[in-house]
Amino acid sequence: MIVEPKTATSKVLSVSQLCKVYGTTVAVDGISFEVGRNEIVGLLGPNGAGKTTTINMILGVLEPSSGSIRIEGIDIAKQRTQALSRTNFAAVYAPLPGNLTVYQNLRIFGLIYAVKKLSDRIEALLKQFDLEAFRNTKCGVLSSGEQTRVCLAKAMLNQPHLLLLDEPTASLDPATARDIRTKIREFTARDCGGVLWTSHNMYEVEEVCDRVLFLSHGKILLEGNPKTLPAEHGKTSLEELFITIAREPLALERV
Ligand SMILES: Nc1ncnc2c1ncn2[C@@H]1O[C@H](COP(=O)(O)OP(=O)(O)OP(=O)(O)O)[C@@H](O)[C@H]1O
Repeated sequence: MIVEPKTATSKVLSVSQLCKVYGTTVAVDGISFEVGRNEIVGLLGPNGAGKTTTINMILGVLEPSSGSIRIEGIDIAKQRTQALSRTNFAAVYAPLPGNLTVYQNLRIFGLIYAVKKLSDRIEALLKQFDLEAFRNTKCGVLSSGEQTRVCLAKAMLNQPHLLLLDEPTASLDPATARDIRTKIREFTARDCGGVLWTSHNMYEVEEVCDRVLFLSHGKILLEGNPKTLPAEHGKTSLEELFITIAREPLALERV
């Protein structure tokens, strides 16, 4: 009997001793972490800490210098297509082609992902992300908030079990950002997926993430519940803790 990897592990993502080196720059320095089912994990850290490099390795866009990445137990170095078919991604710096309509974009990505019953899936996503009125609008003329909703709809097309979100609410107004957070929360509550979320907005991280990882100079310095972690390290807020780590990572060891 074939055991579906989905049922064989409670982790949607397992990263072990992951490294990425560029010449003399160690962008990611031996990090290990997991993302569980129905869990939202925040990947935090100052500019240049290694967040995007980590995400790009998990997406298979960058090859690790060493270490391993498993998605639902499947090693992406060995069974890349199978592992990545369970993953999707949204980021403000990766907008969809602006000369195609919302519908055309969803259709093309759906074909690339080989989504079954694609027309039905697109209709459901247009409804879920309040995009029905924009189905024939070119993505390039949509507002930032509308484009983010299309990017998220695209990211949900293949019903991913691992969703990577790189600053999904950057440049959104507070009401739209809250709406997006609610939709991501619904995704983790309803389906069997997990989310790796990067953001520089500590208020948002505290509200949405079940667990956070603090990266600094390519290493994980801290890990824990964003609501309790600041007090554990003598800080009053996640933002204060973030600033301490960004400015003076070694100071934490003295707390
Ligand atoms: N292609 C590359 N060649 C050389 N160095 C690189 C390359 N890509 C990233 N780096 C370096 O690796 C480090 C980590 O970069 P990365 O983009 O992962 O950081 P980040 O945490 O995502 O930062 P930000 O919050 O600014 O987006 C940085 O020092 C960066 O300069």
